[in-house]
Amino acid sequence: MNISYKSTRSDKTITASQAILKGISDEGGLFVPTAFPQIDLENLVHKSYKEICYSILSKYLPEFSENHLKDIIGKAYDKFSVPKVAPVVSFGNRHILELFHGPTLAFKDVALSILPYLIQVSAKLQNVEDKIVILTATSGDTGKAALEGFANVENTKIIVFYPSEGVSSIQKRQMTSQVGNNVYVLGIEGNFDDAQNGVKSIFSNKEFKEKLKSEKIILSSANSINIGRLLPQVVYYFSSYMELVQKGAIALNDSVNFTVPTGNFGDILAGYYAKKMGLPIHKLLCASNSNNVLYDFFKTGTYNKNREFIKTISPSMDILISSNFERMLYHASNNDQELIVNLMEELNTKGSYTIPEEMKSGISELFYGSYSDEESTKKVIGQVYEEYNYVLDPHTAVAYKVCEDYVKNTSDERTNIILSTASPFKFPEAVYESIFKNSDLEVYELIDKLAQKTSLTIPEPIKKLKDSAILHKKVISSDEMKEAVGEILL
Ligand SMILES: Cc1ncc(COP(=O)(O)O)c(C=O)c1O
Ligand SMILES: N[C@@H](CCOP(=O)(O)O)C(=O)O
Repeated sequence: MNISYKSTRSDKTITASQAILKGISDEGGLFVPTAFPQIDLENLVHKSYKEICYSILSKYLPEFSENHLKDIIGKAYDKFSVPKVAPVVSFGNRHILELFHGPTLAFKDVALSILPYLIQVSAKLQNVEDKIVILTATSGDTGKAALEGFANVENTKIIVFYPSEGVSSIQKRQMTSQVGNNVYVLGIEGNFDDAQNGVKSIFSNKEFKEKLKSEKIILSSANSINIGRLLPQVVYYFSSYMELVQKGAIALNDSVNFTVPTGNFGDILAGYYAKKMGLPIHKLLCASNSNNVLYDFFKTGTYNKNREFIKTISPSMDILISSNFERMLYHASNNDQELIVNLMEELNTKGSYTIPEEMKSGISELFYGSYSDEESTKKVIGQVYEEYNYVLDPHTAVAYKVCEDYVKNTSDERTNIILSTASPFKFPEAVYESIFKNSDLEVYELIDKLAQKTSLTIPEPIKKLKDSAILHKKVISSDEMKEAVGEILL
């Protein structure tokens, strides 16, 4: 099966390398694979993370040679602090898939350690010699992971936009202290949705892109709107399942549930792709924080972003426009691109849309949506520490709470795997307060105290932050994003 890619909003098919380089289609749609390769589960049971990664990516990236791909995968995952890359930690009857052992301590590293190589090889395959500029919107984690991945990568520049008052103090420090001769980090006065809208509108500005092209510059994306960002995330659904098979916690072909702390809907969409490739997933539990637009959608079939944007202790999930939802709707509607164009137009103009009833019932068979408010999230962090001596970050705690509620409220006794998407050390204030109550210590003293009291080791990237110089101080209005890109590039 030779997989190609098409936009959710048009007919034209393109290759994997073209889709990865473009990031987003000209008419604003997102690229999706035209088919889902089937995976022989038995073949994966005893494979390492890197081997599983190769088995999956090679099917989606037919133009990449075996040597290229194996080399890229090797280099990407050698940067992780644990050989398993994404280990599963089990306590009680819960299984936590730890995705935060990469260089910037969030699950984004799994894909962003590999994306720069995918983009470079794609450029070679397409004979592109232009400078590649990566535009990134972030609510805290993608930005740093992308900066780390693209810093000093030849023939690229990376520009990151983050909500200047909408990320944790550690996330901000991670980004604003980034070193590299090709990196630009700009705070914006606004929230993540403003940053993401700004980036998308730059991508769809034909005139601006032509001007850049005349200067031999092309734009691409490090967000999960880029299919090259999404595909490596499919791998850990398979690897975690196989780890549980190896440990004897489940038998091969048993069905399981995954709970995914969700914002832009990229991570959970990767789970949907894993299901389509044959991984026996019964339910994907979509866990939101108080920005519970997706919970409301799963309940009613109406997606409505017209509501207050709430700043929470899980800031990376403070998102009201979940970009990847478009991909899920496309697949769930049997590839009905006209419907998608109409729904996205309604989202743009009215801020809401409603899907047809039969589509809603299809989606509800696989997805279960729920949310955790601030109080419940803090309580769960405290309880899990007390009961299991395990420290959850606030995003993972949202998922944990949703999974607990699901188990309580249904008769489903299947094994549950909870995706743990960030290290608690990225959110020390919220985590410390949830477990040990208030402290007026400054953040690095708080980190020391959190480590002492929980006997956790402070991760190296956090230790280094304290003495890092702040190199990027500029904050702009979200209306000035295109001008800022122009100033940097032209
Ligand atoms: C720590 C963390 N958890 C969860 C999410 C939500 O993931 P997604 O945007 O793929 O839904 C994010 C941001 O993407 C994140 O940074
Ligand atoms: N939570 C993300 C938001 C962007 O999501 P992405 O997966 O589309 O890059 C972040 O931390 O920036």
